[in-house]
Amino acid sequence: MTCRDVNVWYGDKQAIMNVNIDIGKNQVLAMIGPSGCGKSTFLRCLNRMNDTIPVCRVTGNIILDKLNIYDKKIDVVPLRAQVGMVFQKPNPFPKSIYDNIAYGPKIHGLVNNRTELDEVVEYSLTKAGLWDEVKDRLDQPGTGLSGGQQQRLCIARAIAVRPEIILMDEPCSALDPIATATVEDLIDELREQYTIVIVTHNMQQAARVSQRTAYFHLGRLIEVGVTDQLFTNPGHRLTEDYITGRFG
Ligand SMILES: Nc1ncnc2c1ncn2[C@@H]1O[C@H](COP(=O)(O)OP(=O)(O)OP(=O)(O)O)[C@@H](O)[C@H]1O
Repeated sequence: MTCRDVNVWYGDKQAIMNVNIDIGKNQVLAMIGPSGCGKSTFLRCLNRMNDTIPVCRVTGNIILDKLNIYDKKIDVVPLRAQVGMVFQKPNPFPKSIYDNIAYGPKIHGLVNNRTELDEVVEYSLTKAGLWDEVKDRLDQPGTGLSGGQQQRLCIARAIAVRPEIILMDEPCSALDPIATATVEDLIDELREQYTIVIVTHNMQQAARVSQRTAYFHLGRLIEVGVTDQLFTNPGHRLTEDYITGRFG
């Protein structure tokens, strides 16, 4: 995915200024920066989630598979399957565990019969590291799972519609340390097959899960680079101040 000259406004207030970034396949890109710097706003540009906010206006080009996702011809429904999203707070549908996963493949027409649907459900839950924990209670409500299990259910739900990219907006902030570690391990495994962009407040988490890190400050992308390098030898004073705790 290639982002060029991306600007975002909420009404007349500009929240993202001229961001250019390339997001490589099969890697985890972490986006860090002080509160209000625009991380979530930028993340939401990547699958046009900002379209749902009436005052929000996005300009620039975001190219995925040679197409600008902001082109008038683009249908956002399949786009949001191709570029899936996992939110801060786990948000399973008020449906069974099975139906949480089955819903997407059904509405996107990805399966032809019940056997195929069963296969997608098992595949997605297995990929999300949840199958063994839920296989005997697929008919029970998704909302009855623990917070960490619910978040993995939401990741499985994203996987079920065959995404290329999975966006995660502080996916562990509502989880305890053990559930967080499970989700972090999962992110590392998912990278083999998917591209992941994660917004996190937690610099240790960025260092643990990502190969590249982007530092945002007041709506600008200050620098993006190899995670180890950015944390040990940042290229910009603003990044250094933030990661050493002098700012933010
Ligand atoms: N729906 C909205 N309407 C108006 N302004 C908004 C809206 N969402 C975000 N903003 C503003 O855009 C700027 C960037 O916010 P954003 O939530 O993207 O930052 P962030 O880096 O993700 O912050 P945090 O780490 O606190 O979640 C902030 O000034 C915020 O107040």
